[in-house]
Amino acid sequence: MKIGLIGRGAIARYVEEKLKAEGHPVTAYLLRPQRVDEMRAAHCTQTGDGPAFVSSVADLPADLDRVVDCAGHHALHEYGTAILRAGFDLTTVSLGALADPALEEDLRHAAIEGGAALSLASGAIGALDALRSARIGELKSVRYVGRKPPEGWRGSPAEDQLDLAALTDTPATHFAGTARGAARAYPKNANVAAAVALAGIGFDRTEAELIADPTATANIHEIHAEGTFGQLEFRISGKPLPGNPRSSALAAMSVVDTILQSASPIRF
Ligand SMILES: NC(=O)C1=CN([C@@H]2O[C@H](COP(=O)(O)OP(=O)(O)OC[C@H]3O[C@@H](n4cnc5c(N)ncnc54)[C@H](OP(=O)(O)O)[C@@H]3O)[C@@H](O)[C@H]2O)C=CC1
Ligand SMILES: O=C([O-])CC(=O)C(=O)O
Repeated sequence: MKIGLIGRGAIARYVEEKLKAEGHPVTAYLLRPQRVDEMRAAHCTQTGDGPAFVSSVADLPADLDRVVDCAGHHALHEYGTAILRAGFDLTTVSLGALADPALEEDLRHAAIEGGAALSLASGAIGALDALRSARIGELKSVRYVGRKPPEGWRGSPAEDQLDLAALTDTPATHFAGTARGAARAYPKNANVAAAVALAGIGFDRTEAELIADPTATANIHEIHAEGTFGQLEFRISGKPLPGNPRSSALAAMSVVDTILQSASPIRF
């Protein structure tokens, strides 16, 4: 496979390394213009046979098998529709961006127009397969609870409500509402709420609660669901990714798995 990556942050670097080990080196990077020159200077060989570093979808090499977004909501907004319309399959971990109904609609149309597909990595949570199956019957309620150490909420609206540094022993809820509200207000922290919503009963019926917990030593995600299938309780205690305490390692692993599954003759 020839893979194009958007962004080169903590998740992207993990994905790049694992794909290389699996024999699928990243052959193109879509980056902000100011990053392109830095990367070309650092990585391009004299013979010019290194990866392509570009800042527009039009400049991506035509022979890519898949483009992978590990750069967040803004990047999916900026490049997603053009990538799909150009006929590239796209994998994203920025699921919360789909809480914007206009973007979801645009991506759907672009994929149809380009004969391409947008695949959603499961990210830092699990049990989405069970939720997807359960909604075929009737899902009555789905509740998501996200709990991270205070450091994991830096740069989010939690900082407007709480003095994160002063939290020492008592957990504090800084968001309670719908998954749509969480995903839109916390673009770097509540993609998991979006994943639960997309797999289950949608952004407006899925309840979400976000908690800064000084007693937590990991990123903890819970799902509580009920339906005609029965009852589901899921809890994961995920280690953060080196390089970004906000993002769980499993999120990066799920991106690699989604890419490898897309090329596998026997698939989940
Ligand atoms: N589904 C899930 O469970 C999870 C999803 N996520 C999502 O993944 C995103 C990335 O996470 P992570 O790697 O940890 O974050 P980082 O902050 O480490 O990296 C983000 C990268 O994206 C790049 N970037 C941002 N906007 C653009 C743009 N418009 N064009 C090109 N590059 C861009 C940044 O580049 P620059 O340095 O130039 O700013 C940076 O390289 C998060 O923002 C979040 O939305 C994260 C964790 C879990
Ligand atoms: O990585 C995590 O634990 C969850 C996260 O940031 C997100 O949902 O955006």
